[in-house]
Amino acid sequence: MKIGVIADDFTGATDIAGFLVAGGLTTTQMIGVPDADAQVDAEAVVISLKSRSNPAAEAVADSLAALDWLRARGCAQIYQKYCSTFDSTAAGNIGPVADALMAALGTDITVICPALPVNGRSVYLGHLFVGQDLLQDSGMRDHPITPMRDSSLIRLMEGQAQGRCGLVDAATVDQGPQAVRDRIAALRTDGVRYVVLDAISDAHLATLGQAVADMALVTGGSGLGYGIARAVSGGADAQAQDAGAPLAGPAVVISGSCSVMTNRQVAAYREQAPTLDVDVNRCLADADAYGAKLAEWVLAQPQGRAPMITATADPARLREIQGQHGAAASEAVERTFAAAAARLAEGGITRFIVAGGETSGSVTQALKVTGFAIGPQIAPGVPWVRAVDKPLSLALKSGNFGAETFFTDAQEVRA
Ligand SMILES: Nc1ncnc2c1ncn2[C@@H]1O[C@H](COP(=O)(O)OP(=O)(O)O)[C@@H](O)[C@H]1O
Ligand SMILES: O=C(O)[C@@H](O)C(=O)COP(=O)(O)O
Repeated sequence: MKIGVIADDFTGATDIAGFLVAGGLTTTQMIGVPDADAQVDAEAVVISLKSRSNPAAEAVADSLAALDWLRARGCAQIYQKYCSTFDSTAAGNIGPVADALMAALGTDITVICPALPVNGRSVYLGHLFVGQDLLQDSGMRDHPITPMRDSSLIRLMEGQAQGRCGLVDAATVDQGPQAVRDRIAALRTDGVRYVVLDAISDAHLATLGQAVADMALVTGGSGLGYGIARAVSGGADAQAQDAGAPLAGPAVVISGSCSVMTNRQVAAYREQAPTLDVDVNRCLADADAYGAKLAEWVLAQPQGRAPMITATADPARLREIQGQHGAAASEAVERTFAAAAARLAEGGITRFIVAGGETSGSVTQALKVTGFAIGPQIAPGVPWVRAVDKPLSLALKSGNFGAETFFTDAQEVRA
């Protein structure tokens, strides 16, 4: 196996899996750490964890278990996948996980590269931008679980991890892969452990992919994954994606993301399809019973556009809810969607279109899927995926990905 990815959430995992396929590597996505005897025949394996917002010790333990599984299969490179907006808790999970993976792999240097220019995430002089805004001025300021209020990757990393962080700037990346390798080597000699990589274009990602393809451990978003896949596959054409193509059959939209883009997507879609707004108080009162009620409503809707159940809230509404109930509200919403999803699968829904990383994790776990074949991309970073062991197709949309028409776009991709 050429690349083993340890992804800290489910949308992030499908995101990088889609880009590895597009970069020419056969790829399988696994849900959680597979059993010791699980057989996978692919050049890249992506293990989906739900560790982004867990206490750091749990995130470390889950990531090390994933590492053991991948190393037992002779994986040449380990890829720690986190969000292109560097989502992490105040105490930080990205740093502690990177440190634990470095120790286990016996390496003293890694790279930090969340950039994904095709979706507006660029890194310049070590600062992360979302579109034209610094991360700290973007909608990520108001994320329900991991609000991001600093844009300096160097400061964020040094705050979370065990050593010094350096930079390969865009001017160096422009000089090509060898210049990048030389700069990383010089920083290492100076005792730097983590090297932020500037990238503001796909050309930068291609250079960086070539430069770091031989490192034991790399960390980043899906953009660097694409660059590495292109480098190690020799730029082969993307594999056929038939195994992951969406099934036919009834669909549902489940939206639990409160991102700026998801708010727009939900507003657009509610004009076109039956929509039910989730009542957070009822989630808190009895998530299982309320989830079953939501599923009943979905199953009672006429054929046509997929019905939508949504908890998506704008920042003002979210502040109000969190002021009243704290973090319990988000967990209750996730449990409600999980209960609804299990009931919907029993009721014959075959296609689940889910918005939100944590939300996608809860829904996928409730559907008890063990792995996915990767299908065609609906939008950059959001492929359809098909369960390997059940007749279910899922589109797991990262909070801020996709066009305003994403929910209809997904339904228009044909099997
Ligand atoms: N109305 C709401 N009130 C409180 N929490 C909510 C509400 N709607 C969604 N959430 C929670 O917000 C979190 C959104 O995170 P996530 O699903 O990862 O979305 P994103 O991909 O945008 O980060 C989830 O835990 C979800 O349950
Ligand atoms: O890198 C990204 O932006 C995504 O792959 C990702 O991790 C998204 O997380 P959510 O926005 O929480 O869905």
